[in-house]
Amino acid sequence: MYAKASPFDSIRDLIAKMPRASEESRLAARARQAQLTKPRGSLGRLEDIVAFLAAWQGKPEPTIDRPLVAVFAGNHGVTAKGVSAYPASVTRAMVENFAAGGAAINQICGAYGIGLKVFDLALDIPTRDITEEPAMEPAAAAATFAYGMEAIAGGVDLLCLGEMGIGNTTVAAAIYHGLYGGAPADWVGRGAGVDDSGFLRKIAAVEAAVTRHRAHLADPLELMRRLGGREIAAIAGAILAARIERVPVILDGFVVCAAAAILHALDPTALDHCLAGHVSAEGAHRDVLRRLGKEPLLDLGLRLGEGSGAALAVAIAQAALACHKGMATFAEANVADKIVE
Ligand SMILES: Cc1cc2ncn([C@H]3O[C@H](COP(=O)(O)O)[C@@H](O)[C@H]3O)c2cc1C
Ligand SMILES: O=C(O)c1cccnc1
Repeated sequence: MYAKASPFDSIRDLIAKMPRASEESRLAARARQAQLTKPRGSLGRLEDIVAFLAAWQGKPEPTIDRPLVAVFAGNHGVTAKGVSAYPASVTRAMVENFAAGGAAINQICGAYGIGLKVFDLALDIPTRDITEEPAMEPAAAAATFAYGMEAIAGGVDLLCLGEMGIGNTTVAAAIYHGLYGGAPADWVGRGAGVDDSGFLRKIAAVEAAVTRHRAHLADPLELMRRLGGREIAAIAGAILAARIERVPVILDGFVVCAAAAILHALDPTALDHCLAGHVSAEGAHRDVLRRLGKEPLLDLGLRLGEGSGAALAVAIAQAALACHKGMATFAEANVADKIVE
């Protein structure tokens, strides 16, 4: 099918070789849960989270010693179509704000002891306007994907993905429309708060982009390089790198899930090592999560991005793990276990 060598071949090779979860570690975590001083299953999804972490880290006693939020920032040519309430210059300004510690994500990471790394992706050179041209050349898209794989360099045991890029809710909507069909308006929300006329321009841009590239959207990686942005490609790379190194991932909102959706379209098992941190208030996110087979941990009305919803979910995972590690067993506490007839 892909007779000619393509810059995406190595990505496809990695996907074909993705490791699976350790069922042994999952079962060991479940066995301990059954002995802890609580009614069976009473910690609900907290128990599922620990079993998930155990399975993917491949250890019955998983850790969250080095959680990280990786924020990828990119600029988008489609902003020329008036699709955002804010100018593209805000992307760089926010990257500087992240460095100075002034953004929402800095405070959430600080509150929970999560590391934060920001990767800016050639902000002075926006990707091309997707309504007119492919966003990126194939080789550049593959290189950006590979760069995203650096997110886990240096040791991370729980990876949260975030993004910053004025215009990127338009790009994400185009990706969803390209992948899932429907009407352009089904995928478009207000993003950072665009007004009514901007909202109509956004729908028109999503429609124009998918119409222009329609003949080339069957391959998800080709779709990514035509309709995507650099932060989308890099986030997809980071998710795949985490899979290869067996690092569990927490996805963020509408934009991060567009990168996840590319991998999911390539292989429906590619997100098995990912949790959905939250459901964003950006309208279509709930439908996207359903398509990805993910139940969000939080529903807080967030519509920010930056990895904020993913980072908030780390607190839940930390508490889940504290219960798993710190609780006494029935035997230790001399509490009578369930009576089995
Ligand atoms: C000050 C500010 C901080 C942000 N932090 C995240 N976003 C979010 O809003 C942008 C997407 O919305 P749109 O597609 O409507 O431009 C992205 O940068 C996203 O991360 C922000 C947006 C702004 C304005
Ligand atoms: O959910 C998101 O990712 C989101 C929503 C609005 C603006 N930027 C990002």
